Amino acid sequence: MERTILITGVGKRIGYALAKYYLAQGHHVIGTYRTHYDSIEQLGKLGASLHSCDLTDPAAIEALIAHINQHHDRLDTIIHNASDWLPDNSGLSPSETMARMMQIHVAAPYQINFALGPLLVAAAKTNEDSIGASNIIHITDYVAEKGSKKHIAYAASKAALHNMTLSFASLLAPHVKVNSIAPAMILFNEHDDDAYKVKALAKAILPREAGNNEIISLIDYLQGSHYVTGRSYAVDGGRQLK
Ligand SMILES: NC(=O)C1=CN([C@@H]2O[C@H](COP(=O)(O)OP(=O)(O)OC[C@H]3O[C@@H](n4cnc5c(N)ncnc54)[C@H](OP(=O)(O)O)[C@@H]3O)[C@@H](O)[C@H]2O)C=CC1
Ligand SMILES: Nc1nc2c(c(=O)[nH]1)N=C([C@H](O)[C@@H](O)CO)CN2
Repeated sequence: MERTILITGVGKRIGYALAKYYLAQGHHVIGTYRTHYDSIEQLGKLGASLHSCDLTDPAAIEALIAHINQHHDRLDTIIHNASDWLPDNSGLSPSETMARMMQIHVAAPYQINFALGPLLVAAAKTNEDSIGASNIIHITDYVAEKGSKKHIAYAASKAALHNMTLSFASLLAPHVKVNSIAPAMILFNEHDDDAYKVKALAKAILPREAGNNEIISLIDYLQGSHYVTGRSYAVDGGRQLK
């Protein structure tokens, strides 16, 4: 059955991989982006509905919501993927750093979940005998549980995002399942040097760069499940056992 899936931050890396995967599966993807890369052109050619939306701008989020409400009568899944891994020493003031992290990782998903919740419920009601409940998936981070010396605001905002998983799961049950995925070390960044890579890999008991498919497979599982809500799924190579 064709699903309509909203994914934030589809311009690169995990968000781009998710968008391409779901388009290839025949689903309808609504994607948001901040920077217009060639990847956005490619996703458009593959049939995605694409919206420029800087998640630090509540008015841009309102416009996105209004457009989706106007043009879609159902929504099966929201994947909150967009994120800014801002270190505490970026040069922004502490209050700007925290405000930015809380806006992108907490306020934006909060605004979107409330506004598009009715579309998720509407989709679930038409599905009751087939794929069942709709889904909200919050992509958090391993550091939501562990903390991070260099990304304190980022880690706190991802912890708050997981807390919203609990609240929205209660609020929207039984029509919408709400879960977190808490990854670590899925993809290195281009600028990561060998020393960084060795140190990062050594944090896990499965010391490897996991890759996009780990996230895609878990999202497939969560969408297909009839009985999982309000939980966090770690995809972290067993870091807690180190
Ligand atoms: N990669 C990893 O190993 C890990 C990833 N994660 C989480 O997984 C998810 C995907 O990770 P990854 O693909 O690496 O993330 P990236 O940082 O590479 O990409 C995130 C996306 O979010 C977008 N974005 C950033 N800021 C904003 C903003 N203000 N408004 C709108 N969009 C914005 C980016 O757009 P733009 O190109 O314009 O910056 C980009 O498309 C994230 O939630 C991340 O925190 C967690 C742990 C490990
Ligand atoms: N939005 C992002 N969040 C995170 C990223 C990233 O590139 N963008 N990267 C990481 C690291 O890969 C980390 O898991 C290992 O160094 C964490 N979060």
